[in-house]
Amino acid sequence: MFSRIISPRNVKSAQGVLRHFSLSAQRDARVAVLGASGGIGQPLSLLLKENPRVTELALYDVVNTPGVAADLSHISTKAKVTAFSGEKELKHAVKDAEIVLIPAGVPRKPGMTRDDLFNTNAGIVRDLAKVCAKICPDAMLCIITNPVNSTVPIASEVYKQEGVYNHKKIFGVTTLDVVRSNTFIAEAKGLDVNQVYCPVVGGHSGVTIVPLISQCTPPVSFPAEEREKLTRRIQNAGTEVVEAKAGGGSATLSMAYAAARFANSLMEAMSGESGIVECAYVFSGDADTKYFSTPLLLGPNGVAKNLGLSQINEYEHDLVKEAIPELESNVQKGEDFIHKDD
Ligand SMILES: NC(=O)C1=CN([C@@H]2O[C@H](COP(=O)(O)OP(=O)(O)OC[C@H]3O[C@@H](n4cnc5c(N)ncnc54)[C@H](O)[C@@H]3O)[C@@H](O)[C@H]2O)C=CC1
Ligand SMILES: O=C([O-])CC(=O)C(=O)O
Repeated sequence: MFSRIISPRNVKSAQGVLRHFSLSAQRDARVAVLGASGGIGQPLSLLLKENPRVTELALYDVVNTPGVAADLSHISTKAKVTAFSGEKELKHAVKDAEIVLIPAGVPRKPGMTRDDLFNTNAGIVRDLAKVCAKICPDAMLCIITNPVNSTVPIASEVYKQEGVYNHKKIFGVTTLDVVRSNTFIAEAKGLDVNQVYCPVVGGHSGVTIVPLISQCTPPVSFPAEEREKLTRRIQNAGTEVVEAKAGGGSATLSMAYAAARFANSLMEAMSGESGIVECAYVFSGDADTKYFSTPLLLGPNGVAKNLGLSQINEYEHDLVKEAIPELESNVQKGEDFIHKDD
């Protein structure tokens, strides 16, 4: 994994999200959002409703979807919005979905880690994944719900149990880490943020978030102390928002933006556009980093090629080393949750 190459030519999609309305290779897409009434779900659904590639937008939650859907349905864009509430309607929500985005579950409050959400969110993701595996096994499954490091292995084990597992189509959405890195680097260097792309690898919590500043486009460098400060800020950016919201939840608007961008990149790749690259947390197959976020070349069937880490410097190598034990334990915890009754 450490030696695979990512070419800067492949970072096309990573630069600026709302480029996404260039419709060179238009293909209609049916998208479902599970957890659509929440802090992320609502603005994410708004951004999807605005995306001309989306023809059908199914909103599912345990509460409030009729109101959210009625509201969105008055917007004069193409997507047909439908509402589904409660467990019994879930199968109807995901029927025919090609992309399923999951922001269902509880967010952090100050003082909590993402892993503290496991007890509530693991079961939510397991149950949603079970229905998706049965009803829309070929859809791209994009998991936003924390702890992402564990919820992606949970969904993967469910798909294995149902006999429909395809690791190329199950993603932990880590786009927000890239969005933040691009923003913070652009601010620090006085660059146009639309021209900045910094891949972020590893996982999606604390030390498992590893920005690869040495691979930034355009190239940037920082004195060691500044680089360390910037890296730790990127790793703790979620907590920065949790603390600023002071009990009101975690990042919602920036997350909606990030997920809308990731979904748009998937839609572009599904349309046959080439050179679409996004970082996401996926099954990597490596022994020490079984699930790992890396730049991925996306294609019509999900991950076309895992581009790996490419050349990383010694500082980044140490960060990856620091990430691995926590990732391993997060992955194990997720897998154990599904197999506890085996
Ligand atoms: N991957 C990432 O980068 C990020 C992940 N998150 C995570 O996203 C999740 C959602 O965050 P928010 O939207 O702020 O929370 P929220 O509490 O505002 O919304 C969650 C929504 O999920 C719904 N829900 C709960 N159980 C459900 C079920 N079984 N089926 C369907 N819907 C269900 C709730 O009714 C609610 O509408 C959290 O776990 C949070 O930690 C948040 C920010 C970034
Ligand atoms: O920090 C949180 O709990 C939400 C999240 O994942 C993020 O903002 O990156």
